[in-house]
Amino acid sequence: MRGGWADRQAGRQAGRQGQGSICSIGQYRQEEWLMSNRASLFTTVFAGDSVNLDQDVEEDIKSYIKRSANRKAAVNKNSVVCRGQSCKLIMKDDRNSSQSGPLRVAVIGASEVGKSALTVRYLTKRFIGEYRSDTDMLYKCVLQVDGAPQSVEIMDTWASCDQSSDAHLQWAEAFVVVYAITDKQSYTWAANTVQELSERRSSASVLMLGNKSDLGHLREVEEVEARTLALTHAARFSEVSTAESCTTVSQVLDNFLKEVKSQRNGNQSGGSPKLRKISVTKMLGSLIGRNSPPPTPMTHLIILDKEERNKLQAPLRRLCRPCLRPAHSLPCSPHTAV
Ligand SMILES: Nc1nc2c(ncn2[C@@H]2O[C@H](COP(=O)(O)OP(=O)(O)OP(=O)(O)O)[C@@H](O)[C@H]2O)c(=O)[nH]1
Repeated sequence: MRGGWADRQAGRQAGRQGQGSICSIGQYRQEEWLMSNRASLFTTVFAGDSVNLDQDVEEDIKSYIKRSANRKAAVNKNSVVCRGQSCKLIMKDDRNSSQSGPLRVAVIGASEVGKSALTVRYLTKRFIGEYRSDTDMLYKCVLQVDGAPQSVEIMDTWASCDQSSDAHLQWAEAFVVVYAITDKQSYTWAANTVQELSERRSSASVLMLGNKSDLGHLREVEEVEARTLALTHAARFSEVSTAESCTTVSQVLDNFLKEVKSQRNGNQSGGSPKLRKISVTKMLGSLIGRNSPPPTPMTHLIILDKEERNKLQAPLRRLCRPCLRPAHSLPCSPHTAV
């Protein structure tokens, strides 16, 4: 198994000292990314066509920010020109204005733990055994969350994609950290990642999922150990079998999205940040589905056009509209892939 996220972070950080975390931005269009420098956090939104950021441009932006004695002025001016390309700067405090956008959830975990199976199970209610897995997949959809339609983006990440994990960390506001109960190493990976998230993204919502619970006879990770670890880091926890139970997967993820949404709303209305201590009773109640709403069906899939998809690091998985199976792994002829 490859090293954990934390290891990869350390490697990358050593490799680009002083560059901040902006290096992935060029691959995205009209997307918001956090750019960290010593003084502050900025959200950089690129207007118009995509900007291929290289290190020089990154330095241009940094020095522009540095030169701006009055950062408010920079915000009011609302733009900065970097090598002829126009970028829009928004101060950290203005980030709430972008919080009406989609809920962004990254599904992360070691290889072969069932991230793709889980994501597709949740979105389509189907279990599909084998997936092409050589890239991240981004699903954009509208789901019923807490009784109302909510735009949601779910990134099914590719465990081996070393280049993108820092980007995932910045991109998502919520994380589903998956391990397989039959694979101790995948649990170690997940445990390190949950710890790292609690340090680097303490306001993010985290759900730790032990998948493949149908393989109890091959169990290598005790439920109580994982549950305790999750509690320590104020993460939600559940064991599921993506293969066997669609209902459990739906309930757990529905409840999680509901919490993510209410946390966002709480933050927007000036509420207190996420509580680090949670009620075990409440958590258990939500996990066993008491008072939880029935699973909510996917209502709509938004497909990016080819050009936009090429600009995303994570292309949308193509789904066959009539049966909602991923078209690349199951060509549903005569259905037409959308
Ligand atoms: N028994 C069992 N097998 C599962 C379950 N979920 C997924 N699998 C199987 O586990 C294997 C890996 O599933 P994937 O969804 O491709 O795993 P992944 O984490 O996306 O893998 P990468 O793309 O390599 O990161 C596949 O053979 C799935 O059929 C489950 O709940 N139970």
